[in-house]
Amino acid sequence: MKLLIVGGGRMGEALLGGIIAAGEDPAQLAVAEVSAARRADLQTAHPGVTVVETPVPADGALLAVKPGYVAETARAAADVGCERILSVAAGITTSAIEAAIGRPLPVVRAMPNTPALIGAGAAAISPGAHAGEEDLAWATALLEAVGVVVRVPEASLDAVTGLSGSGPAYVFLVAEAMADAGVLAGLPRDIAETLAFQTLLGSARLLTEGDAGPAALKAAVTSPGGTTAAGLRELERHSVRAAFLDAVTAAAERSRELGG
Ligand SMILES: NC(=O)C1=CN([C@@H]2O[C@H](COP(=O)(O)OP(=O)(O)OC[C@H]3O[C@@H](n4cnc5c(N)ncnc54)[C@H](O)[C@@H]3O)[C@@H](O)[C@H]2O)C=CC1
Ligand SMILES: O=C(O)[C@@H]1CCC=N1
Repeated sequence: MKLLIVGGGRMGEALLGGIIAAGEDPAQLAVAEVSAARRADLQTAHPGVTVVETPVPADGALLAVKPGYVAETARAAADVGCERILSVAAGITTSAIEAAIGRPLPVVRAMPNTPALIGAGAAAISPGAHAGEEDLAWATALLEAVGVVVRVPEASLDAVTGLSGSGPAYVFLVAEAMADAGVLAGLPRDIAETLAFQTLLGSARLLTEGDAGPAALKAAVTSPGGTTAAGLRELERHSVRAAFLDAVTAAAERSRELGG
């Protein structure tokens, strides 16, 4: 078995689905999940994957359980012979995981996000004390199968969590709000949703595929004395920019708290 995913919840399944979609053989993948109902769902959704209640040996284990269960599941994965650990839990440090395992096993900590499900994830990784270049390359390859991966010092992972780990939820809130605004302006809901969601997708592609940054792209939409300037004035008047600064700061702070 190449990879054991411990915790088949929202993030564990997003990574599982993304890794299979990227071409990994399901027979090389196992998921350990304590909930019988979740196990049944996972088995139906991902035929060929070994779905079990408790960890089985694998080259590496990816921990996708809630932060409070990371120590016990790291120990359990190490005890059955998993040779490396990749944790995606918010806040839990590599040193806490190493202490739980109690012997020098390579540990890598990552913060991915749910767009991994469609190969459009954004993840950052940091090595623990016993993780070398090979272990980072292993974690990078796993996460690159489902999106982009950057390396950061471990102290930056709380900021990453606040920005890109939690970030999809901020964007979904914006998507909901834009569609609602279209309905308020008189559009049928299905048309408002199509236009709002495609506007987000197209804008994200301009940001990631072109050379212009957000300020230049914004300026190109904003005609002098026109409609966009009137709309942007309202967003600034409602402190949307400050709200994002506060949201990312609060989420990063919460990540720090989760780490104790
Ligand atoms: N949901 C997200 O967007 C992201 C989540 N994360 C991290 O991923 C982790 C999981 O989060 P979610 O998937 O949202 O939570 P979740 O609650 O959807 O999934 C956790 C799963 O782990 C299972 N579980 C609990 N104890 C277990 C054990 N001992 N052995 C096997 N399975 C066990 C639960 O039954 C559940 O299905 C968290 O640590 C979170 O910080 C990281 C990045 C993004
Ligand atoms: O909300 C959370 O705690 C997790 C971590 C990043 C995204 N979801």
